[in-house]
Amino acid sequence: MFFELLKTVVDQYTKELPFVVYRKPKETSVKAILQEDSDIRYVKDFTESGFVFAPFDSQEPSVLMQSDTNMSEDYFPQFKTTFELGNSVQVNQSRKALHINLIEKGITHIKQGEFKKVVLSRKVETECVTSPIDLFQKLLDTYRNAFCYLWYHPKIGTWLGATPEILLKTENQEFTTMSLAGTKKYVADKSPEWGNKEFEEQQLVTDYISNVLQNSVSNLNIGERESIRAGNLWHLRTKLTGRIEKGNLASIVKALHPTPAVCGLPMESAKDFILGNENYNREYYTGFLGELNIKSEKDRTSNSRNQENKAYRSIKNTTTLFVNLRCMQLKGTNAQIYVGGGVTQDSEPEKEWRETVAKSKTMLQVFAID
Ligand SMILES: C=C(O[C@H]1C=CC=C(C(=O)O)[C@@H]1O)C(=O)O
Repeated sequence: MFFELLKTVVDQYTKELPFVVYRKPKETSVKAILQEDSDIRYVKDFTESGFVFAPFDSQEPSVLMQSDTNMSEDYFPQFKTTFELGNSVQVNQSRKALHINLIEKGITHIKQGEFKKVVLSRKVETECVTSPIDLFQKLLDTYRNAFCYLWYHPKIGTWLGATPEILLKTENQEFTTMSLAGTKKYVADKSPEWGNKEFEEQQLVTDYISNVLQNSVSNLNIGERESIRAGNLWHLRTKLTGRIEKGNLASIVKALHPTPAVCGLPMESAKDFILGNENYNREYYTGFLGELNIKSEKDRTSNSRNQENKAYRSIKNTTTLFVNLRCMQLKGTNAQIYVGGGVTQDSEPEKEWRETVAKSKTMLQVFAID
Protein backbone atom coordinates (compact mmCIF):
# COMPACT_ATOMS: atom_id res chain seq x y z
CA MET A 1 0.00 0.00 0.00
CA PHE A 2 1.03 3.58 -0.61
CA PHE A 3 0.91 4.29 3.11
CA GLU A 4 3.48 1.47 3.69
CA LEU A 5 5.77 2.99 1.08
CA LEU A 6 5.62 6.40 2.79
CA LYS A 7 6.25 4.79 6.17
CA THR A 8 9.34 2.99 4.82
CA VAL A 9 10.60 6.29 3.39
CA VAL A 10 10.02 8.07 6.72
CA ASP A 11 11.99 5.30 8.52
CA GLN A 12 14.82 5.68 6.01
CA TYR A 13 14.85 9.46 6.56
CA THR A 14 14.86 8.99 10.35
CA LYS A 15 17.85 6.64 10.00
CA GLU A 16 19.55 9.30 7.85
CA LEU A 17 19.99 6.93 4.91
CA PRO A 18 19.78 7.99 1.24
CA PHE A 19 16.59 7.58 -0.78
CA VAL A 20 14.58 9.01 -3.61
CA VAL A 21 10.80 8.80 -4.02
CA TYR A 22 9.22 9.99 -7.25
CA ARG A 23 6.34 9.89 -9.70
CA LYS A 24 6.52 10.49 -13.44
CA PRO A 25 4.12 12.92 -15.18
CA LYS A 26 0.53 11.64 -15.52
CA GLU A 27 1.38 8.31 -13.89
CA THR A 28 -0.06 6.89 -10.68
CA SER A 29 2.89 4.70 -9.76
CA VAL A 30 5.11 6.19 -7.04
CA LYS A 31 8.55 4.59 -6.83
CA ALA A 32 11.12 4.62 -4.06
CA ILE A 33 14.78 3.67 -4.16
CA LEU A 34 16.40 3.13 -0.80
CA GLN A 35 20.15 2.84 -0.28
CA GLU A 36 21.45 0.76 2.63
CA ASP A 37 24.61 2.75 3.34
CA SER A 38 25.43 6.44 3.27
CA ASP A 39 28.22 6.27 0.66
CA ILE A 40 28.03 8.68 -2.25
CA ARG A 41 28.19 6.84 -5.59
CA TYR A 42 28.81 8.66 -8.84
CA VAL A 43 27.90 8.07 -12.46
CA LYS A 44 31.02 7.08 -14.46
CA ASP A 45 29.88 6.70 -18.05
CA PHE A 46 26.07 6.53 -18.16
CA THR A 47 26.06 2.77 -18.72
CA GLU A 48 25.06 2.28 -15.06
CA SER A 49 21.53 1.61 -13.91
CA GLY A 50 19.90 3.61 -11.10
CA PHE A 51 18.65 7.12 -10.28
CA VAL A 52 20.86 10.06 -11.30
CA PHE A 53 21.01 13.42 -9.53
CA ALA A 54 23.25 15.79 -11.46
CA PRO A 55 24.31 19.36 -10.62
CA PHE A 56 24.06 22.40 -12.91
CA ASP A 57 27.83 22.55 -13.26
CA SER A 58 28.68 19.62 -15.52
CA GLN A 59 32.30 19.72 -14.29
CA GLU A 60 30.94 18.38 -10.99
CA PRO A 61 30.02 14.67 -10.67
CA SER A 62 26.49 13.23 -10.94
CA VAL A 63 25.26 11.25 -7.96
CA LEU A 64 23.88 7.76 -8.59
CA MET A 65 21.47 6.02 -6.25
CA GLN A 66 21.19 2.32 -6.79
CA SER A 67 18.42 0.12 -5.70
CA ASP A 68 19.25 -1.93 -2.63
CA THR A 69 15.49 -1.85 -2.10
CA ASN A 70 12.98 -0.87 -4.78
CA MET A 71 9.36 -0.13 -4.01
CA SER A 72 6.45 0.93 -6.17
CA GLU A 73 2.84 1.67 -5.21
CA ASP A 74 -0.09 3.39 -6.89
CA TYR A 75 -1.23 6.72 -5.51
CA PHE A 76 -4.41 8.39 -6.72
CA PRO A 77 -4.04 12.13 -6.11
CA GLN A 78 -6.62 13.88 -4.01
CA PHE A 79 -8.20 17.11 -5.10
CA LYS A 80 -6.96 19.85 -2.81
CA THR A 81 -8.23 23.36 -2.54
CA THR A 82 -5.41 25.61 -3.61
CA PHE A 83 -5.42 29.27 -2.79
CA GLU A 84 -4.47 32.02 -5.20
CA LEU A 85 -1.37 33.35 -3.48
CA GLY A 86 -1.76 36.72 -5.22
CA ASN A 87 0.82 39.20 -4.05
CA SER A 88 0.60 38.05 -0.48
CA VAL A 89 4.28 37.07 -0.40
CA GLN A 90 6.30 39.96 0.97
CA VAL A 91 8.89 41.32 -1.40
CA ASN A 92 12.35 41.71 0.07
CA GLN A 93 13.34 45.02 -1.57
CA SER A 94 17.11 44.59 -1.27
CA ARG A 95 16.96 41.10 -2.83
CA LYS A 96 14.77 42.48 -5.59
CA ALA A 97 17.31 45.25 -6.27
CA LEU A 98 20.13 42.68 -6.40
CA HIS A 99 18.27 40.53 -8.92
CA ILE A 100 17.27 43.50 -11.08
CA ASN A 101 20.95 44.57 -11.08
CA LEU A 102 22.00 41.12 -12.18
CA ILE A 103 19.49 41.16 -15.05
CA GLU A 104 20.61 44.65 -16.12
CA LYS A 105 24.22 43.45 -16.13
CA GLY A 106 23.19 40.43 -18.22
CA ILE A 107 21.44 42.69 -20.76
CA THR A 108 24.52 44.93 -20.97
CA HIS A 109 26.73 41.92 -21.75
CA ILE A 110 24.23 40.78 -24.39
CA LYS A 111 24.29 44.22 -26.01
CA GLN A 112 28.11 44.11 -25.98
CA GLY A 113 27.86 40.88 -27.98
CA GLU A 114 29.27 38.50 -25.35
CA PHE A 115 26.28 36.17 -25.58
CA LYS A 116 22.72 36.18 -26.98
CA LYS A 117 20.85 34.71 -24.04
CA VAL A 118 21.60 34.02 -20.40
CA VAL A 119 19.34 32.37 -17.78
CA LEU A 120 19.67 34.21 -14.48
CA SER A 121 18.36 32.91 -11.20
CA ARG A 122 18.05 33.49 -7.48
CA LYS A 123 17.07 31.77 -4.25
CA VAL A 124 13.88 32.57 -2.32
CA GLU A 125 14.19 31.68 1.35
CA THR A 126 11.21 31.00 3.55
CA GLU A 127 10.32 29.17 6.72
CA CYS A 128 8.80 25.73 6.34
CA VAL A 129 7.59 23.57 9.20
CA THR A 130 5.83 20.93 7.08
CA SER A 131 7.67 17.60 6.89
CA PRO A 132 9.35 16.73 3.56
CA ILE A 133 7.12 13.66 3.16
CA ASP A 134 3.95 15.75 3.57
CA LEU A 135 5.32 18.29 1.09
CA PHE A 136 6.01 15.49 -1.39
CA GLN A 137 2.43 14.23 -1.08
CA LYS A 138 1.17 17.77 -1.70
CA LEU A 139 3.29 17.97 -4.82
CA LEU A 140 1.71 14.72 -6.04
CA ASP A 141 -1.77 16.15 -5.42
CA THR A 142 -1.09 19.54 -6.96
CA TYR A 143 1.08 18.81 -10.01
CA ARG A 144 -0.12 15.69 -11.81
CA ASN A 145 1.54 16.60 -15.10
CA ALA A 146 4.95 17.16 -13.51
CA PHE A 147 7.77 14.87 -12.45
CA CYS A 148 7.47 15.10 -8.65
CA TYR A 149 10.25 13.95 -6.36
CA LEU A 150 11.80 13.99 -2.91
CA TRP A 151 15.52 13.17 -2.87
CA TYR A 152 17.72 12.82 0.20
CA HIS A 153 21.33 12.07 0.89
CA PRO A 154 22.73 12.77 4.38
CA LYS A 155 25.99 14.11 2.94
CA ILE A 156 24.29 16.29 0.30
CA GLY A 157 20.85 17.42 1.44
CA THR A 158 17.10 17.22 0.91
CA TRP A 159 15.62 18.33 -2.41
CA LEU A 160 12.03 18.39 -3.63
CA GLY A 161 10.48 19.50 -6.87
CA ALA A 162 7.79 19.30 -9.52
CA THR A 163 9.42 19.86 -12.91
CA PRO A 164 7.68 20.16 -16.29
CA GLU A 165 10.84 19.73 -18.40
CA ILE A 166 12.18 16.49 -19.91
CA LEU A 167 15.91 16.54 -20.58
CA LEU A 168 16.02 13.16 -22.33
CA LYS A 169 13.78 10.13 -22.56
CA THR A 170 14.98 7.00 -24.33
CA GLU A 171 13.36 3.64 -24.98
CA ASN A 172 16.02 1.40 -26.52
CA GLN A 173 17.25 3.52 -29.45
CA GLU A 174 14.27 5.92 -29.68
CA PHE A 175 14.63 9.25 -27.88
CA THR A 176 12.57 12.34 -27.05
CA THR A 177 13.81 15.66 -25.76
CA MET A 178 12.22 19.11 -25.61
CA SER A 179 12.89 22.78 -25.92
CA LEU A 180 10.97 24.49 -23.12
CA ALA A 181 11.20 28.24 -22.59
CA GLY A 182 9.09 31.39 -22.49
CA THR A 183 6.76 32.01 -19.57
CA LYS A 184 3.34 33.63 -19.05
CA LYS A 185 1.10 33.51 -16.04
CA TYR A 186 -1.84 31.13 -16.34
CA VAL A 187 -5.18 32.93 -16.27
CA ALA A 188 -8.31 30.73 -16.18
CA ASP A 189 -10.16 30.42 -19.53
CA LYS A 190 -7.57 32.52 -21.38
CA SER A 191 -4.95 31.45 -23.89
CA PRO A 192 -1.47 32.88 -23.37
CA GLU A 193 -0.50 35.88 -25.52
CA TRP A 194 3.10 35.36 -26.56
CA GLY A 195 5.38 38.16 -27.68
CA ASN A 196 8.56 38.18 -29.76
CA LYS A 197 10.75 37.98 -26.67
CA GLU A 198 9.30 34.58 -25.70
CA PHE A 199 9.23 33.23 -29.28
CA GLU A 200 12.87 34.22 -29.72
CA GLU A 201 14.14 32.81 -26.42
CA GLN A 202 12.39 29.49 -27.09
CA GLN A 203 13.52 29.29 -30.73
CA LEU A 204 17.14 29.73 -29.57
CA VAL A 205 16.72 26.61 -27.43
CA THR A 206 15.12 24.59 -30.27
CA ASP A 207 17.87 25.60 -32.72
CA TYR A 208 20.60 24.83 -30.19
CA ILE A 209 19.24 21.35 -29.43
CA SER A 210 18.79 20.44 -33.08
CA ASN A 211 22.33 21.68 -33.85
CA VAL A 212 24.04 19.73 -31.09
CA LEU A 213 22.13 16.55 -31.94
CA GLN A 214 22.27 16.75 -35.72
CA ASN A 215 25.51 14.82 -36.21
CA SER A 216 25.09 12.27 -33.44
CA VAL A 217 21.51 11.03 -33.98
CA SER A 218 19.42 9.82 -36.91
CA ASN A 219 15.80 10.53 -37.97
CA LEU A 220 15.80 13.83 -36.08
CA ASN A 221 12.29 15.25 -36.11
CA ILE A 222 11.36 18.68 -34.76
CA GLY A 223 7.70 18.88 -33.68
CA GLU A 224 5.31 21.82 -33.72
CA ARG A 225 5.70 24.56 -31.14
CA GLU A 226 2.87 24.44 -28.58
CA SER A 227 1.77 26.15 -25.37
CA ILE A 228 1.78 23.90 -22.32
CA ARG A 229 0.53 24.59 -18.83
CA ALA A 230 2.75 23.95 -15.80
CA GLY A 231 0.83 24.78 -12.61
CA ASN A 232 0.19 28.53 -12.55
CA LEU A 233 2.31 29.13 -15.67
CA TRP A 234 2.35 28.66 -19.42
CA HIS A 235 5.45 27.74 -21.41
CA LEU A 236 6.33 27.29 -25.07
CA ARG A 237 7.44 23.76 -25.92
CA THR A 238 8.78 21.94 -28.98
CA LYS A 239 9.39 18.18 -28.83
CA LEU A 240 12.34 16.67 -30.70
CA THR A 241 12.55 12.96 -31.42
CA GLY A 242 14.90 10.57 -33.21
CA ARG A 243 17.19 7.56 -32.84
CA ILE A 244 20.47 7.29 -31.01
CA GLU A 245 23.23 4.75 -31.54
CA LYS A 246 23.69 2.04 -28.92
CA GLY A 247 26.23 3.11 -26.29
CA ASN A 248 25.85 6.79 -27.18
CA LEU A 249 23.85 7.90 -24.14
CA ALA A 250 26.74 9.62 -22.33
CA SER A 251 27.58 11.83 -25.31
CA ILE A 252 23.92 12.77 -25.87
CA VAL A 253 23.48 13.76 -22.22
CA LYS A 254 26.73 15.73 -22.41
CA ALA A 255 25.50 17.51 -25.53
CA LEU A 256 22.14 18.37 -23.97
CA HIS A 257 23.20 19.58 -20.54
CA PRO A 258 22.96 22.47 -19.95
CA THR A 259 20.68 23.72 -22.74
CA PRO A 260 19.98 27.45 -23.25
CA ALA A 261 16.69 26.83 -21.35
CA VAL A 262 18.74 26.91 -18.14
CA CYS A 263 22.13 28.36 -19.13
CA GLY A 264 22.40 30.47 -22.28
CA LEU A 265 23.88 30.90 -25.70
CA PRO A 266 26.74 30.51 -26.48
CA MET A 267 26.83 28.02 -23.64
CA GLU A 268 30.38 28.59 -22.37
CA SER A 269 30.29 32.40 -22.10
CA ALA A 270 26.78 32.34 -20.59
CA LYS A 271 27.91 29.72 -18.05
CA ASP A 272 30.99 31.80 -17.12
CA PHE A 273 28.72 34.80 -16.57
CA ILE A 274 26.35 32.75 -14.38
CA LEU A 275 29.14 31.24 -12.27
CA GLY A 276 30.83 34.62 -11.88
CA ASN A 277 27.79 36.83 -11.24
CA GLU A 278 24.83 35.00 -9.70
CA ASN A 279 26.44 35.23 -6.26
CA TYR A 280 25.18 31.90 -5.03
CA ASN A 281 25.74 28.26 -5.93
CA ARG A 282 22.89 26.66 -7.91
CA GLU A 283 24.04 23.20 -6.76
CA TYR A 284 21.42 20.81 -8.21
CA TYR A 285 18.92 23.44 -9.44
CA THR A 286 18.96 23.36 -13.29
CA GLY A 287 20.87 20.09 -13.13
CA PHE A 288 18.98 16.95 -14.09
CA LEU A 289 17.59 13.88 -12.41
CA GLY A 290 15.79 10.62 -13.08
CA GLU A 291 15.98 6.99 -14.04
CA LEU A 292 19.01 5.71 -15.91
CA ASN A 293 19.07 2.45 -17.91
CA ILE A 294 16.10 0.75 -16.32
CA LYS A 295 15.61 -2.69 -17.84
CA SER A 296 12.19 -4.29 -18.10
CA GLU A 297 10.65 -7.14 -20.04
CA LYS A 298 8.36 -6.33 -22.89
CA ASP A 299 5.88 -8.84 -24.35
CA ARG A 300 5.61 -8.76 -28.11
CA THR A 301 3.56 -10.78 -30.55
CA SER A 302 5.08 -11.91 -33.79
CA ASN A 303 2.68 -11.75 -36.74
CA SER A 304 5.14 -13.03 -39.29
CA ARG A 305 3.43 -15.16 -41.99
CA ASN A 306 5.82 -18.05 -41.66
CA GLN A 307 5.47 -18.26 -37.94
CA GLU A 308 2.60 -19.01 -35.69
CA ASN A 309 1.37 -16.07 -33.69
CA LYS A 310 3.55 -16.37 -30.68
CA ALA A 311 4.45 -14.13 -27.84
CA TYR A 312 8.09 -13.59 -27.10
CA ARG A 313 9.92 -11.41 -24.67
CA SER A 314 12.40 -8.71 -25.34
CA ILE A 315 14.28 -6.49 -22.94
CA LYS A 316 13.40 -2.82 -22.95
CA ASN A 317 15.99 -0.31 -21.70
CA THR A 318 14.60 3.09 -20.68
CA THR A 319 16.14 6.29 -19.40
CA THR A 320 13.93 9.17 -18.23
CA LEU A 321 15.76 12.34 -17.20
CA PHE A 322 14.19 15.67 -16.19
CA VAL A 323 15.66 19.14 -15.76
CA ASN A 324 15.63 20.10 -12.08
CA LEU A 325 13.30 23.13 -12.16
CA ARG A 326 10.54 24.32 -9.78
CA CYS A 327 12.48 22.85 -6.93
CA MET A 328 13.65 23.62 -3.43
CA GLN A 329 16.18 22.51 -0.89
CA LEU A 330 15.17 22.01 2.74
CA LYS A 331 17.63 22.88 5.49
CA GLY A 332 15.92 22.25 8.82
CA THR A 333 12.96 24.61 8.90
CA ASN A 334 14.40 26.75 6.12
CA ALA A 335 13.22 26.22 2.53
CA GLN A 336 15.31 27.56 -0.33
CA ILE A 337 13.29 27.83 -3.53
CA TYR A 338 15.22 28.22 -6.79
CA VAL A 339 13.86 30.33 -9.64
CA GLY A 340 15.25 31.82 -12.82
CA GLY A 341 14.39 33.04 -16.28
CA GLY A 342 15.84 33.56 -19.73
CA VAL A 343 17.27 37.03 -20.39
CA THR A 344 17.63 38.32 -23.97
CA GLN A 345 18.26 41.77 -25.48
CA ASP A 346 14.48 42.44 -25.32
CA SER A 347 14.17 41.63 -21.61
CA GLU A 348 12.62 44.16 -19.23
CA PRO A 349 14.24 43.73 -15.80
CA GLU A 350 11.04 44.43 -13.81
CA LYS A 351 9.11 41.82 -15.88
CA GLU A 352 11.91 39.27 -15.45
CA TRP A 353 11.75 39.84 -11.72
CA ARG A 354 7.98 39.29 -11.71
CA GLU A 355 8.48 36.08 -13.69
CA THR A 356 10.72 34.69 -10.94
CA VAL A 357 8.09 35.67 -8.35
CA ALA A 358 5.45 33.78 -10.37
CA LYS A 359 7.74 30.75 -10.66
CA SER A 360 8.39 30.70 -6.90
CA LYS A 361 4.66 30.13 -6.36
CA THR A 362 4.90 26.60 -7.79
CA MET A 363 6.66 25.61 -4.56
CA LEU A 364 5.12 28.23 -2.22
CA GLN A 365 1.68 26.94 -3.20
CA VAL A 366 2.29 23.60 -1.49
CA PHE A 367 3.03 25.34 1.81
CA ALA A 368 -0.36 27.03 1.56
CA ILE A 369 -2.64 23.98 1.11
CA ASP A 370 -4.19 21.80 3.83
C1 LIG B 1 14.91 28.45 -15.40
C2 LIG B 1 13.63 28.17 -15.20
O1 LIG B 1 12.75 27.91 -16.22
C3 LIG B 1 13.19 27.64 -17.55
C4 LIG B 1 12.17 26.74 -18.17
C5 LIG B 1 11.02 27.24 -18.72
C6 LIG B 1 10.89 28.62 -18.96
C7 LIG B 1 11.93 29.46 -18.75
C8 LIG B 1 11.82 30.91 -19.04
O2 LIG B 1 10.76 31.34 -19.52
O3 LIG B 1 12.76 31.66 -18.79
C9 LIG B 1 13.27 28.96 -18.32
O4 LIG B 1 14.03 28.78 -19.48
C10 LIG B 1 13.05 28.10 -13.86
O5 LIG B 1 11.87 27.73 -13.74
O6 LIG B 1 13.75 28.39 -12.86
